[in-house]
Amino acid sequence: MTAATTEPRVLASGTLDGLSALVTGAGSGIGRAVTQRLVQLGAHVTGLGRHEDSLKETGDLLDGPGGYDHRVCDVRDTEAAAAALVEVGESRGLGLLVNNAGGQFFAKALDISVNGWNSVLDLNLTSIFHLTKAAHPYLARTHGSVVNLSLSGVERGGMGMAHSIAARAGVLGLTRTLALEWATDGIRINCVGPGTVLTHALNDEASDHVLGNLVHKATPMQRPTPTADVAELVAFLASPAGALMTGQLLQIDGGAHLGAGLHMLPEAYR
Ligand SMILES: CCCCCCCCCCC/C=C/C(=O)SCCNC(=O)CCNC(=O)[C@H](O)C(C)(C)COP(=O)(O)OP(=O)(O)OC[C@H]1O[C@@H](n2cnc3c(N)ncnc32)[C@H](O)[C@@H]1OP(=O)(O)O
Ligand SMILES: NC(=O)C1=CN([C@@H]2O[C@H](COP(=O)(O)OP(=O)(O)OC[C@H]3O[C@@H](n4cnc5c(N)ncnc54)[C@H](OP(=O)(O)O)[C@@H]3O)[C@@H](O)[C@H]2O)C=CC1
Repeated sequence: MTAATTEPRVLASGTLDGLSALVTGAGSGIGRAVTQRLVQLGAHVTGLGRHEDSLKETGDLLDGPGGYDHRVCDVRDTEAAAAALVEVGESRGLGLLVNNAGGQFFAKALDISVNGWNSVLDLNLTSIFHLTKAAHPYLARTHGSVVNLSLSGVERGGMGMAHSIAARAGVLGLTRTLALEWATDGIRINCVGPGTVLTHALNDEASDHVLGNLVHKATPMQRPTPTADVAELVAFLASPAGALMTGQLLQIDGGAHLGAGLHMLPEAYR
């Protein structure tokens, strides 16, 4: 197994001083880690999610010079989510939108109903389009950016994830299109594609065998992606160091997209 880096933090304190950010799905996993890192670097984050208790818990865990507040909201309710964003934009401006809320159930394409398809497309594609569009006027004022949480191997496919991969491929197309359309407004937009991240949500879905053995097999660097690594990359993209990066898919996955990522292994679904 390759050596794990224990300290992925490379950005200097104060790097994001004064940045106003909105992070969807801030109450757990990657969204919580991103929120923690942005606040450590000086940003003020508004976290969105459906459950007040987990959003509050994120707030309790924060340490750093930035600020945090939260709004309870389902991003699939596109009007409510846009209204929450506008409230943030009008009150303190907006320099970063992190579209992180997402997920799916794992099922073969033949077992996905119309309603199942629509649920996953609404969550992982449609909500992102509407929220990002609502952010445009505020991001144009700050020359801000958008980071969309995608998936390692999104350009290759994945078993049991026809709905989710289709949605995220759509987000990649949207990302590249908006990178072109909004470049002259000074707005950047990128995708980050993590490999397997051992969050509670994935632990609930996949067996101990899958997570304990197959992640290593599926990943050339033989280890999962820590949430802190994803958070540092998001912060980098939001920082002045990322000022010329737009329309990118950055896969942070130990090379999983080059080999057989976990969601490309048939044995993961047995
Ligand atoms: C099992 C093997 C696992 C191997 C894993 C390898 C993969 C590794 C790579 C992983 C990369 C990605 C990781 C992650 O994303 S981690 C986060 C994981 N957690 C989640 O994704 C949870 C998020 N899910 C949800 O929020 C909801 O499930 C969702 C929004 C997707 C749907 O919510 P909704 O409230 O709309 O759902 P309903 O219950 O109303 O159902 C809507 C329709 O969907 C059908 N459905 C639901 N579950 C299934 C299922 N398991 N199989 C088939 N169909 C399903 C449901 O029946 C409804 O349709 P109908 O009305 O027609 O019945
Ligand atoms: N874990 C992994 O291996 C990988 C994950 N990803 C993607 O990264 C993102 C984060 O994943 P991860 O942290 O693991 O997942 P989690 O399930 O831990 O986090 C998802 C967060 O999104 C929130 N959320 C879900 N649905 C909605 C909704 N409709 N409206 C508002 N908030 C919502 C959840 O909070 P609440 O339930 O309170 O609303 C939760 O806090 C997802 O898009 C995921 O698909 C990509 C690659 C790999």
